[in-house]
Amino acid sequence: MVSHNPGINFDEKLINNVNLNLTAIKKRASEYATRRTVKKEHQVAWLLRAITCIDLTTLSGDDTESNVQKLCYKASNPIRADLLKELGFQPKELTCGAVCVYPSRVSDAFGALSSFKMNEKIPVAAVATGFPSGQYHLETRLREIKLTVADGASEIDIVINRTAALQGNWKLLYDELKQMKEACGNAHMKSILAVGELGTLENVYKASMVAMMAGTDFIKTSTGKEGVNATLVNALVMIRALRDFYWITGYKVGFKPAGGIRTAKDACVWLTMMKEELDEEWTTNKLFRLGASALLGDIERQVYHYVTGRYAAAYELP
Ligand SMILES: O=C[C@H](O)COP(=O)(O)O
Repeated sequence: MVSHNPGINFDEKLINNVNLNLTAIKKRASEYATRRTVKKEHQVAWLLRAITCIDLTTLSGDDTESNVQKLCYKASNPIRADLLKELGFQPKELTCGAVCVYPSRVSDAFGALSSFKMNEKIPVAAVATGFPSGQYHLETRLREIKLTVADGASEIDIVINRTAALQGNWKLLYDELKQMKEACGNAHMKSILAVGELGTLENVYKASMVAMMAGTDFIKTSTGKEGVNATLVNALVMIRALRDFYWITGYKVGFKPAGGIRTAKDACVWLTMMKEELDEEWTTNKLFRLGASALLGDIERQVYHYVTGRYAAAYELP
């Protein structure tokens, strides 16, 4: 991951007078959604890139040490070994960007990755600060970050205070995020905006900008638990904020769409959007992650098809 965004002082001017052309944003989003995807080797190249950007996630109430171990194994070996060999990769050369779990499963994830000797290559990301609602005392939320970092997480996906955003209390949001960033220490902070609960696209822009001012290293669309999660329209607004923040400060902050991303085609659409709206660096896992629990299976199926010329039966890609 890139070096930390040090953030800047709260500057209300950066969130006053936000002008968003909704018609143009919707048109652009629908162009990305309906565009013909790349094919054959170009598609496989994008899909392998997408794998390296996946934060392979499990966020369930019934998560156990054993399913977290399986998740970590899959993140270390995302594609069947024979397929990988056909594509010219060594075993373990291609891995997911991170694994993402609840705080109480971080030590299981760190332990599993260590036992596979992958703990230096694959970071453990943890959701924190009262995920998914964030409706907890600030003291509790900050303590949770510290405990999670102590257990071995090097990326912390915090949830923002949606109440503050909806009430237009942007300075409160900034102050909380500053404290969260400090609590993260050397861990990178990803700020989940929960765009489906922010009410307006203007709020999506403002929340993105405030999080970046406070020093977040990534802005992330959603927890995956809201009614509306990673949509292209919301993403275009967040990307505009990323671009504006870069022009103003010179800092590149990462982007993580999450929630409902399930297909190889989705992954190609997201990567294309990053390349065209930002630049090539924003298609690498330093600045781009796909938060997904069920995307990798479809990508592996498409890679299988490319290598063998046929689709796998269910038992061939368990
Ligand atoms: O942060 C990641 C999301 O919770 C994953 O959502 P998903 O299960 O819809 O892929």
